[in-house]
Amino acid sequence: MQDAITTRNLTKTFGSFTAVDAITFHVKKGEIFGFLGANGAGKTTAMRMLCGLSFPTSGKATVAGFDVATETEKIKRSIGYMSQKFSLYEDLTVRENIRFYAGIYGKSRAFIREKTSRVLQQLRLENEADKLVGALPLGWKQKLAFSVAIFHEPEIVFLDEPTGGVDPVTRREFWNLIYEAAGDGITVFVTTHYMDEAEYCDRVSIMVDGKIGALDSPKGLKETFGVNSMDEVFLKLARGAKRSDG
Ligand SMILES: Nc1ncnc2c1ncn2[C@@H]1O[C@H](COP(=O)(O)OP(=O)(O)OP(=O)(O)O)[C@@H](O)[C@H]1O
Repeated sequence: MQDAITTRNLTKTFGSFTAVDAITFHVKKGEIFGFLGANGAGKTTAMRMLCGLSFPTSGKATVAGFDVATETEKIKRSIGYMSQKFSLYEDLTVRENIRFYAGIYGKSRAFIREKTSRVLQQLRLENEADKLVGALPLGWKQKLAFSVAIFHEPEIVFLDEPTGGVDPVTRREFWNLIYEAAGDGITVFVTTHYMDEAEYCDRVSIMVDGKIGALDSPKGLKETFGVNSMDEVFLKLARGAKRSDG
């Protein structure tokens, strides 16, 4: 089976500083892949290259079979993206936000109408459909942002710290949505600082100073490092990092 994401010595430098240093990994189709690392490790820089938002300095990567150096428009059509920083329009209603983002991907009116009611039902937001997004609690906004990011049924969705700042119960609900998306065949690439979320991933990569310090299933990582939790795996790896402030 073709991989959803492949990278080979993918590198990004800013002047003399190497933010992402020759990373090589594969993400399988349908996999939930956690992308961890301390602050400044290079996660966002790597993710931006994979989303076609920034060109690699050297090395190669493909996303949904397309080259990140030459086929960025095709990549953008094949992926969904959600980050805490790039989110919904607070001064549009729930329904208007859905319609706006679905329109960008050129979906038909019938598709948008039918899928909007399914999404509102799934999120139990039917009664809020015509309320401004700005009035919703943060956890609901994030669930809605995720549903909007996969509304056009992309092959891969990139989530950049999607659950930052919400309580554990809402995070758990958010992860139920991730599992459902993965069940529908969408590959999930997710960065997080929460180690309980790392446990929910099929495989996890941990970046240290621009390189991949470790990559395996949570179970495999715990065995390799001889510890009982992802927290301890992370601490063991991050302790050797030079860039981290945490
Ligand atoms: N445009 C840029 N110019 C110069 N340096 C940059 C640029 N973008 C990122 N960096 C540097 O590259 C390093 C990696 O940053 P990046 O944002 O990728 O880390 P991160 O792992 O996503 O961290 P965080 O968890 O804090 O978001 C940092 O030292 C950062 O200062």
